[in-house]
Amino acid sequence: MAVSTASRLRVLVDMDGVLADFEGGVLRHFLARYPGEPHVELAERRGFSGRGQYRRLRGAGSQPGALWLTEVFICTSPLMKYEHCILEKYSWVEKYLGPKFVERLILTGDKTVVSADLLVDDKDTIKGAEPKPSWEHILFTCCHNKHLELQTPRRRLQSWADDWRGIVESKRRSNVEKECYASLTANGN
Ligand SMILES: O=c1ccn([C@@H]2O[C@H](COP(=O)(O)O)[C@@H](O)[C@H]2O)c(=O)[nH]1
Ligand SMILES: [Mg+2]
Repeated sequence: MAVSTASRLRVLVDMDGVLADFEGGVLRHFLARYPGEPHVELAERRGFSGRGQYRRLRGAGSQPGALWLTEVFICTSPLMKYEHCILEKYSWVEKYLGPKFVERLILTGDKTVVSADLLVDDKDTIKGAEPKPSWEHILFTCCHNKHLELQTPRRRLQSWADDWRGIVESKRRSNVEKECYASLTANGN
């Protein structure tokens, strides 16, 4: 069966805060290392940078899914201090998602230059060299962004129990509609 290219969808899935419990891990690590120190409960987290919120505090005192015709890549930004982080990210993906997903791991400091239809990411604002990224950013709800009100037409995915299939299918429909419209106008209709 011939399938139009507009039906094929590429989805980028972020890692920290989306597939991996980054915030829970940071808090557990902090409590183990600094017992009794003031800390930020997950319910109190605001803003992407946990480090920034901890700094202010001190100053004051799995399971991506895949649908037919959907390519899924994991797209993650390494820490600038990258010595351990890169190996740890690869090992995490191999351990929890398997070797096939290791081939689908994209490490980049700039997600705007990666081409895809959707990017599922917990970071509320994603900026980079490309002012108009090809993907639609779906904000994955996380403790630090759940209080943000999104401007229309921005969309959220509350968790992996939420309707991610609906988001993927609506994107596919919209791509197919755009392709039909483009071919009609190209044919002078
Ligand atoms: O408070 C924070 C939160 C995250 N980071 C680092 O940012 C990147 C984000 O990775 P994604 O996979 O794109 O979510 C990652 O390297 C985190 O360790 C941070 O430094 N401080
Ligand atoms: Mg993230």
